[in-house]
Amino acid sequence: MTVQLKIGNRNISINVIWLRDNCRCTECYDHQNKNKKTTIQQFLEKMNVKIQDYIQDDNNINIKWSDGHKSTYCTEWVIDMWTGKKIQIKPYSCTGEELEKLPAKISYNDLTEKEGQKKLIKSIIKYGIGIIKDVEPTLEATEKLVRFIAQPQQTIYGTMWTVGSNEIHQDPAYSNCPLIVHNDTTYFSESTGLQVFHMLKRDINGKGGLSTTVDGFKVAEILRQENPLHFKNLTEIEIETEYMEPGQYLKWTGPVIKINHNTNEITQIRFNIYDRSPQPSDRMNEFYESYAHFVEILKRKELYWNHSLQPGTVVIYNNWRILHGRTSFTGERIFGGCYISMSEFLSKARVLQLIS
Ligand SMILES: C[N+](C)(C)CCCC[C@H](N)C(=O)O
Ligand SMILES: O=C(O)CCC(=O)C(=O)O
Repeated sequence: MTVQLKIGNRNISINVIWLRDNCRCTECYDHQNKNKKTTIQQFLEKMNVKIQDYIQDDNNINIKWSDGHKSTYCTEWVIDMWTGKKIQIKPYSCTGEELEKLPAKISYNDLTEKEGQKKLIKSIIKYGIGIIKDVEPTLEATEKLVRFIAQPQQTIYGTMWTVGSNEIHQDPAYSNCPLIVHNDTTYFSESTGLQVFHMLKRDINGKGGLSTTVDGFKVAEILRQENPLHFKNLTEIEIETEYMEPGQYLKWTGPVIKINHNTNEITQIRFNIYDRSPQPSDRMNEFYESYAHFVEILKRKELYWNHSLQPGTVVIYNNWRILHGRTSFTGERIFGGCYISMSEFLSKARVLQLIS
């Protein structure tokens, strides 16, 4: 059942139950706490409700329902909600060269102001990376900076962490071996959202230790173009990832490429070649064939931005998108940083009215 609303010279059909479900009168909606008010019974009764009388004037729609309830809606609000009109920043998928050139590079001082925060957050949403320069090379200064965006996320690795000093976890990240580009914490029920890296100490005679980065959205798009079936398989086949160390056993299952099934947009990449568990899926052949294609794309040099993390420059990656790794290295190499949860990061972006 739909009702036709007129707005300018457009006619829009709106689902009647949805309209009643979103009545904003004080009986149906708590304006202070911003949540719907209902009982199970009231909700179920709404499923059968019909429109008895309906008047649309310049700004409002007034409805009398078959159960006697009356609603008044602001027409523009109804249209915006029903058509899903949103403020958004569309991700732009980057080659290696673009990853180097396009992300915002702002100074620590800029970040203390709203405009600077907006510039950084926009860049992270659009390109998956944001860079802050002129930062004191300490963990404390790094934490202060992070708090302009959101609070650091506490995980099994700590809240603010350092890698390369005496803090040890049973993971190759804490060694000096090379790491294939990957996303972190794929074994969490919500993978950590942002990853903050700041090189604190580097032996000037040390060799290697370059940071390698690839835009996972770009890899997925190339895959979609080259073989839509491989892409589809990686959005459907659930694979298990895990992390174990004394006192910890984390596991989660999900596809390598997550898409929004309403819009087909890519929302998250969960690629970590190391942390896959042996748990087989019932579509193992299709999985390997498609995953190998994804891995083969990762051999392409034009997708890489290789850089060396420097004291004074903080790099922030969207861990749901950017794959990061490193080359092997010698000499002391201590970097600090933290994670930020995606929920909190996006909340900040909404508060700053960058997205809705
Ligand atoms: C060192 N640091 C805390 C940044 C990350 C450690 C996580 C390593 C793990 N293999 C993963 O990819 O999730
Ligand atoms: O050593 C590096 O540069 C990166 C290590 C890494 O991949 C990680 O900590 O997740």
